[in-house]
Amino acid sequence: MGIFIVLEGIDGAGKSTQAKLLKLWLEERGYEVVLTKEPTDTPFGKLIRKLVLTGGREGIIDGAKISHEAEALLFAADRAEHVDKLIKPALESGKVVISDRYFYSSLAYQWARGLDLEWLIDLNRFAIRPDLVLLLDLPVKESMKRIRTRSIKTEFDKIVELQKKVRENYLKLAERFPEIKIVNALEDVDGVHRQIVALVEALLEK
Ligand SMILES: Nc1ncnc2c1ncn2[C@@H]1O[C@H](COP(=O)(O)OP(=O)(O)OP(=O)(O)O)[C@@H](O)[C@H]1O
Ligand SMILES: Cc1cn([C@H]2C[C@H](O)[C@@H](COP(=O)(O)O)O2)c(=O)[nH]c1=O
Repeated sequence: MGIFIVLEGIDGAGKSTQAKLLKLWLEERGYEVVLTKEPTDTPFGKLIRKLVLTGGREGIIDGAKISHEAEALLFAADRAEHVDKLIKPALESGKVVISDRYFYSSLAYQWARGLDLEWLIDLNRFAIRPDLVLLLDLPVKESMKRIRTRSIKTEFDKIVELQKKVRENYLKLAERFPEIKIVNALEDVDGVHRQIVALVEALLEK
């Protein structure tokens, strides 16, 4: 069996930057790595971008065209395909899978939207548990500085409020799911990478 690593965190925490660096680091050490993300690029992922993440980041505040329950079900459907078609086969062939977001995103974000956490956990019970979840944690103010240009001004306050709830939720989830390890994402890119490498080395030595 391969190794399954997930990166999580609020928008703009640095997940995709670190996912790419981790992939290179592992490849230099001879591992075969599949880098993937959620929402995926499959038809379900495209549907999510059309119905949920409408109009870019600002769309997920008020612009969702469907209920939050339907939204959670779509993310779960996308994930079911992701697990079945990509994650499981890659792990079975001994590869390292790095996923930029996974079911913890549904727990943190859809819970922040007012859905019941236990319902969300049940809905995602099919999703195989990763070996390691790297939670890139940083204050919302800092993440907003990093991605400020992406959102329109009128939605900015609402986005900040949502992201604050999401950050709190992630930290609560870290107390419940032992595979979640907190990384201080306030450090510069190299500093964050070094923290991640230390956690991955500990996993590889197990
Ligand atoms: N440690 C860091 N310090 C400062 N800037 C950073 C750091 N890491 C990433 N960035 C910059 O912050 C921005 C967001 O980074 P990135 O796209 O990796 O985040 P993300 O968590 O994948 O975002 P999203 O969830 O919104 O897709 C990019 O412009 C990136 O270059
Ligand atoms: C998987 C997943 C994602 N989301 C949210 C989180 C982000 O705001 C967007 C995805 O944007 P990215 O730039 O591609 O990271 O979708 C969510 O609410 N629930 C989920 O399960």
